[in-house]
Amino acid sequence: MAGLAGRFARRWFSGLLGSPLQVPALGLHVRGPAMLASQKDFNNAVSQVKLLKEDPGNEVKLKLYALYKQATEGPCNVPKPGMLDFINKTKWDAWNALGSLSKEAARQNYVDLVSRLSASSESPSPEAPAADRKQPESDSLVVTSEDGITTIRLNRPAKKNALTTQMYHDIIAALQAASKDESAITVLTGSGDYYCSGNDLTNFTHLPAGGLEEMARSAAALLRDFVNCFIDFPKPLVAVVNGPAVGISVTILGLFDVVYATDRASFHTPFSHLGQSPEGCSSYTFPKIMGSSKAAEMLLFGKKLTAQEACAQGLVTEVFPDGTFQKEVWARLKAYSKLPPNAMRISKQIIRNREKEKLHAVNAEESSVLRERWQSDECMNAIASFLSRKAKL
Ligand SMILES: CCCC/C=C/CC(=O)SCCNC(=O)CCNC(=O)[C@H](O)C(C)(C)COP(=O)(O)OP(=O)(O)OC[C@H]1O[C@@H](n2cnc3c(N)ncnc32)[C@H](O)[C@@H]1OP(=O)(O)O
Repeated sequence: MAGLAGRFARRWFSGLLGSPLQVPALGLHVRGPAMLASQKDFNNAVSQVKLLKEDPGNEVKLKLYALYKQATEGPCNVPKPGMLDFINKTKWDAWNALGSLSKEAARQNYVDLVSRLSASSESPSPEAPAADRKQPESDSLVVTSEDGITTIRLNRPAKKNALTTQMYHDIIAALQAASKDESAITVLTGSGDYYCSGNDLTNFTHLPAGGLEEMARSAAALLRDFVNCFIDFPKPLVAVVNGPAVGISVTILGLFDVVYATDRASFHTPFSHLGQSPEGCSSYTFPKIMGSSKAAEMLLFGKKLTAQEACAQGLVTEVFPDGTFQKEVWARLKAYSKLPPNAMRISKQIIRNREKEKLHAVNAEESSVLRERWQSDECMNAIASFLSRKAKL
């Protein structure tokens, strides 16, 4: 019986990776924001699927199938197969579950998923122990593993832990490694008096040969990859907010499982002041967490929250007195890290998985909007003001 079921499943899922995913060019009409994946990106991803070195598993193949159908045909509008037609019914269910997701967002999600699969099938070891971990390229990020906890520490205290382009890349690499190492919990924290002052505004001054447009394009692609890693992170992810937090370091908190803050912390998203717009999926997570009007006060008007206010609004899990913050938080995390890791992973999956497609679509849209914002006069003027020391938050 097991053999029969195995053969059945193999045939079933090889069908999923069969004809529909191998159609090379579909001549689709491309609409929507310039940032979303192009038809060419999509076609490349379709070809890339065939080159994957590892079988991604049935669940992922089903997701690829559903996204492919949504991207090429739009929302499911074919009759539901009969109860006994197991194969087609499961495929139909997966496609139908994508609801009214636009063709463009589905295409983007497909491209993102294939890119993550390709990256993970190229990574050398599925269980890289801490000692073998590739260390970050610069000292601005320190990654350690101890007592079942992998800690990613922003380490640029003289610049209030502002995030350089290299740091985004290093954090992506650190999260990818942490998702496969032996630790049970992963923590993001900062060195010095700040947690993080957000994007390093001097990132915008390193103009590549393609000028402002190219800078905005590559920053938007980096932002999307960076936020995707938080959306997909499979283990409990904890922010230990050791001081004030600004910009993207605040917005991604909605993608963490637990946020502990010192009572010295504050939470500031001054996007309008900077001629920018929300990222980190905050346009979706913040209204969900705190209600739309509180979210609007933060994201539109840049209202800065104290740690207590952020806790009252659900963005922060618990606030600790600064004097005992480190001791209390780490004692608690060490105790949590002894809990069965698989149970924690699975519970996180149940809590988060049904939101993932939505979060990826939100991330793609926010990145696309920011790509335009970064080329606007409002944004350029705000950055010039900061750099000429005329403006500070
Ligand atoms: C590719 C993905 C892109 C994702 C986009 C994300 C959007 C955001 O994150 S928006 C938020 C951007 N952040 C800011 O606007 C903060 C700017 N910084 C400040 O307003 C102030 O520095 C501060 C309020 C954070 C701290 O003020 P304080 O008086 O205590 O300290 P300073 O003397 O100003 O700072 C010390 C040192 O650090 C430099 N610095 C701090 N933050 C940043 C930053 N975000 N970018 C670049 N540099 C920063 C500051 O210039 C000082 O440097 P010097 O000592 O060399 O003068």
